[in-house]
Amino acid sequence: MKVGYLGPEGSFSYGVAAANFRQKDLQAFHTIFDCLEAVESGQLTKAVVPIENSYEGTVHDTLDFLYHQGSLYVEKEMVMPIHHCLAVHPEMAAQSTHLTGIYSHPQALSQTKRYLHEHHKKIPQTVVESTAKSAQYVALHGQKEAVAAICSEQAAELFGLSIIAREIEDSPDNQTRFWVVSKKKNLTSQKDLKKMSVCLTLTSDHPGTLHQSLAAFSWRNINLSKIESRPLKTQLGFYFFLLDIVIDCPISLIELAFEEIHLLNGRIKELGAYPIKIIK
Ligand SMILES: O=C(O)C(=O)C[C@]1(C(=O)O)C=C[C@@H](O)C=C1
Repeated sequence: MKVGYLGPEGSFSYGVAAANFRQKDLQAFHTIFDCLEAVESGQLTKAVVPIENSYEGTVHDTLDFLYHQGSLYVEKEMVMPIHHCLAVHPEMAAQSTHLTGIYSHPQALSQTKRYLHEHHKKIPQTVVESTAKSAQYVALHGQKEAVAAICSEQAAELFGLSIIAREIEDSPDNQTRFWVVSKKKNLTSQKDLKKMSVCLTLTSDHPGTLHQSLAAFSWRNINLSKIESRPLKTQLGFYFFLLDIVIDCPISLIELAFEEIHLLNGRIKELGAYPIKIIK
């Protein structure tokens, strides 16, 4: 088995992958897209990818791939607390009040926006592929340039950096949902499945179309825990909707709602039904 994740080692995605799979099965990729494409092409059995952060919302690279390119299924969700630190090269630790640049993944820069505004307002920020990549960059270049990385404490340790600030995330309850995706539909028994995610596309646009589709869930007493629109990437004003459905009824009832939506000319793309694991 081969399981892909957004690398290098020390990324949050790596932390989740390592908590679920054997070290020898893990393979690092440069981007979420590369990771998902490798599952799609059969080069990987599975991938562990972030899907949503509690503070910054949906990870669009993941959702867009699964809707537009993928024929992949979600087989498991994992929720992990995300704590960021600010780390520098050990030889720069004494000069850390004179930083010339801060590197990180866009999600991490966004999750620490307020902290950066208050403490490092004028320091230029540079986006890199992952938080661990920023730690790797600082380890390689941080001796000459007074640059810092926003990454996990584990990544800082792994790359031999000195931590100059801990838990710098703006929200104390910062958490990210990760999905394990594969080409196979989940075979887990229904009693373990907690949620189902689907993408809804409306093929006609008249007053009440979305309302009628959502009514297919509400009159069956099926609870939705999330609805979000994303551009269809065709023209301005055209969207698909991500729906997260709580599985507290037989799946056959949810499938009846899908049938009703089809009769209303709505299209449902199933992303999968999955159990949820909370990582402490
Ligand atoms: O950069 C990493 O370490 C990742 O695993 C990516 C990622 C993300 O895309 O959301 C994962 C968790 C955190 O929310 C920040 C970054």
